[in-house]
Amino acid sequence: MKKQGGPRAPLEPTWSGTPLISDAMQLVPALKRSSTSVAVTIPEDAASDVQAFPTALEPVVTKLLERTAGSIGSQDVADLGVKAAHMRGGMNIVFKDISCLVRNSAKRGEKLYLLRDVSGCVMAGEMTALMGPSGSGKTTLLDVLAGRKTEGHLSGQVLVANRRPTQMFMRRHCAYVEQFDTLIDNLTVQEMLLYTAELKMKATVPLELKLRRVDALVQQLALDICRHVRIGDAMKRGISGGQAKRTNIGVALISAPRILFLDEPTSGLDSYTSLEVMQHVAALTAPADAGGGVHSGGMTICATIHSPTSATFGLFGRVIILLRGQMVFFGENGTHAARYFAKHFPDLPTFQNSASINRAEWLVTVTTKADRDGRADEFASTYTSSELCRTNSLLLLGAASAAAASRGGIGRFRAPGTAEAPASGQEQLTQEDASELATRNETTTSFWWGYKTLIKYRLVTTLLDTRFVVSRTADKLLNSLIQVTLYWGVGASLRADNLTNIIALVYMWAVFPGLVTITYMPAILGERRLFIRERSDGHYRAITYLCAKLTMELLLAVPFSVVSAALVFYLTRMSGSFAFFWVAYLTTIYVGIALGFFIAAFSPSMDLASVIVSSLVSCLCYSTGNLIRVADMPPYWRWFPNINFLYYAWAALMKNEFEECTTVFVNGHTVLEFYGFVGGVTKWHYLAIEASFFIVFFVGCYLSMRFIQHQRR
Ligand SMILES: Nc1ncnc2c1ncn2[C@@H]1O[C@H](COP(=O)(O)OP(=O)(O)OP(=O)(O)O)[C@@H](O)[C@H]1O
Repeated sequence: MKKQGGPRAPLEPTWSGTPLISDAMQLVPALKRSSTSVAVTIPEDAASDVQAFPTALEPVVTKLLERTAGSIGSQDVADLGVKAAHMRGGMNIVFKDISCLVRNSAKRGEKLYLLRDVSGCVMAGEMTALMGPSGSGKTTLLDVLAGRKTEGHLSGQVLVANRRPTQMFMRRHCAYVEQFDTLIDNLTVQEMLLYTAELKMKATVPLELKLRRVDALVQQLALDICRHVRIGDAMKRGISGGQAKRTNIGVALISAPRILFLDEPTSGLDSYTSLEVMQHVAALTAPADAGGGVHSGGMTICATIHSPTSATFGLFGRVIILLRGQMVFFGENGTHAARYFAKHFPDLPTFQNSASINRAEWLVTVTTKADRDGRADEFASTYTSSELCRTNSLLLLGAASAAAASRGGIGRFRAPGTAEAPASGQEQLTQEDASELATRNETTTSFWWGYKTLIKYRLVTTLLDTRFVVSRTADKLLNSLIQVTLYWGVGASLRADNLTNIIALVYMWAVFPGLVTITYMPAILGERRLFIRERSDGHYRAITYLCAKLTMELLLAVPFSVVSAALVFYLTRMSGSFAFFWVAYLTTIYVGIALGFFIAAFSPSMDLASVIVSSLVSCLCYSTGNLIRVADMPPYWRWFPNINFLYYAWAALMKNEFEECTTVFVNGHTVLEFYGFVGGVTKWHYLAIEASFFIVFFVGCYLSMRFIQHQRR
């Protein structure tokens, strides 16, 4: 894009006929429109901001730049960028005959339908409520629509803008606010939002724009009071539950998704805050402007909700009611539902608008009672044979063909033969919509950007976390202290009767990093829910996360391993090279970290991971070749040291210690001969083989994180 400068220049009125330009005009308040001319200024310093525009706006700005000899101020560019986030249209979701069959965990050998032949739609520019008694299948349906259902056999169709979206589209362009918060406890609210903005918005969007987006969300979600407070966790209190819920919603909204799914967004919030939050969410369904013709419809929102207040319930455009996984009502909010139930079930108490019960509560009460009375099937079959269901099936046809939302169509759409026919010439998918729906890219940003962001936001806060630092360093320092005090100066004498003491010290130095492998597992297991959520939200790839986590551990290991190695090497008066003594120790720590991560990544729980790691490590320690020489092992064990990284660590350190030692040890052998370390294999060879285990465990860990589905939902 060319830089342009100079004085303001009028534009001819003809420009306003160009949709792109008119779009920009509606977005940038600073652009002055008049019936005859427009004055736009573009200072030279704004050109870089212009380049960073979201793709959708690039043509607008290019056109503006081409057509104006003036300038747009940096502030205006920022405004345009922030508002652009709201500009993307929502997309209709149509789901047909959705069934979900799972193994019944309550009865062995039986199967259970969590959803049965559920059909409906969620319209763009509208907020749809998923209601029903607890256990009726609301979350299951939400998961199916969001492409996050991992268990059971699914049948039926879910179309977004009349296409089958890729899983990557659902990750990148849809957001899901889960019932339970998954935030990073040692970040502040502002850092959490900014971190998400960095991962979800394009890397080319300047930090200033991202900050403005965070600011806007902080204001809208009333998070100003806690923006610099750490999120905290159950053990270290931070923000309140309601603030955490709002932060979670902010995280979902930061990148202005096309579709927003919310699972019980108001649980844990007081009625005032619930309404405030839901009003903000509902505002996202509004069209970006009131004019017609431009693709800028509101967001598509679907939320499960239990017992909303009257005001909160009034924000929903449509309501879906489920009973035992079957649809018993799908229609517009308002008086429709009450009329429907009164017409088909005259025995039900009629709804009386009163202070004691609102419409939402009444709906929940009658359907829950029907469920308890075993009338779920009756309600479902009544709905299936009702006029409403027939009308709805026409609505689905129309909603499917109305590919992406247009502001004109949203909320106004009616099925043919009902109140209002769909507009002729349904909106075609734009190129941007089509390519988004077909995207195969898991994330918006590159590996390097994701890696850099993870390090930037999580390294410093992690290093400032005393609990983390103590858990990573105390064991190493304590081990060094024990070795120093127990083996003080032992290496000074290479007499035959002292050699076993030195060998024991070398052995413990070699295997200790293996013994503490378990301490690294919580870094993966403790964050599993966060990792699954962030990966499902398209924040980063598994490899990015793994590399960032390893980097943090590896960086922390360096200074403490130097201190530990120096204390032990010099105070116990070891022989050989100090540099090698330290490097071999650090390498073993690194391999141990990778092993800990690997076991954690494939284990379903911490309990199982602990059992695996402790059994494996004891096996490794026994077969290192010191407690029993390799030559003395039974043949069926003798192969094991070959795949034991601790054997190579010990071998390398033994070579370092005894290479120069010619003292006769047992049966006329030198120490190295006695343990079988002869021939042309140098200490560096042993070290290189040991280091290669890092790659094996790294790859195993990556594959586990990438492919093992631990979350069952
Ligand atoms: N494998 C399974 N075996 C037996 N029952 C199951 C299985 N998986 C899920 N369920 C049941 O399916 C039902 C649907 O669960 P879901 O979480 O979708 O309900 P919900 O309407 O969202 O409930 P809530 O409002 O309490 O969150 C629940 O009753 C749940 O216990």
